[in-house]
Amino acid sequence: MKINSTLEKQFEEMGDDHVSAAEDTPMRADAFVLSDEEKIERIQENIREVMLTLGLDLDDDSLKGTPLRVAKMYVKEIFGGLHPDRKPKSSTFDNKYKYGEMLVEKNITLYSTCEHHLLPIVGKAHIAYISSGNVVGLSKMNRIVDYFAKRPQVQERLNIQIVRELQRVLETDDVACVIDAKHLCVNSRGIRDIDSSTVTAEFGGKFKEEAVRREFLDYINLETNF
Ligand SMILES: Nc1nc2c(ncn2[C@@H]2O[C@H](COP(=O)(O)OP(=O)(O)OP(=O)(O)O)[C@@H](O)[C@H]2O)c(=O)[nH]1
Ligand SMILES: [Zn+2]
Repeated sequence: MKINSTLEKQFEEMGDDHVSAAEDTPMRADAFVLSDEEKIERIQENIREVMLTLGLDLDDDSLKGTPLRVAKMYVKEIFGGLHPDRKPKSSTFDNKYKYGEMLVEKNITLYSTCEHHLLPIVGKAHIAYISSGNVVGLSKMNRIVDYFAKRPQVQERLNIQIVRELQRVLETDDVACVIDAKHLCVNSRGIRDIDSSTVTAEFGGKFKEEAVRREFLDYINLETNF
């Protein structure tokens, strides 16, 4: 395909900068050839096809705008984090005050989408890090969670992507994240278990040590969050 070969060539030229890691979201080589507007146009047609196949009357006042609404929502909102241009710029500051303890930001609201069913994942992320000299603005942690959540996801990968990005920004391995989330594909269809939620965790650097991990888990006191 023409667009494929063009992008593959670009990647070749980028050389080692484009090395994919196990936790990367699986993407096609031509992922960013179409503009957002072109993607919206194409997805709109596809959603229209789905609705027509289901037998819906797209001349109905309430339904006629749905293909465009869904297409815009996919590209600009719930899957907006697929585009690397939207990755938040995470400014760091010097740890001038020499704060040497763990910093925990808990109960970060997380909305994502399950990549198996395209149904919502709703929950909380809890993040901790120990500064190696850099401090990140608190809201940047919420923004990093939100960016990676705005992709089709499995919770395990989302959890790892958040930790890797913070490790990169903070220049330390000492970062941890726990996610507690409900998957609507489990809660509202299939097995329809409304009460179950899923906990995942990624502990980097010092958080692999029992006492450090324990301190973090005590701060977030998981039981109270749902
Ligand atoms: N490990 C993991 N599994 C997930 C996640 N989100 C959804 N799943 C599971 O992915 C699986 C997909 O399995 P399939 O058997 O192909 O799907 P299905 O026939 O719709 O399965 P049921 O949900 O059991 O009806 C399901 O068991 C989901 O619960 C996630 O974040 N992590
Ligand atoms: Zn699912």
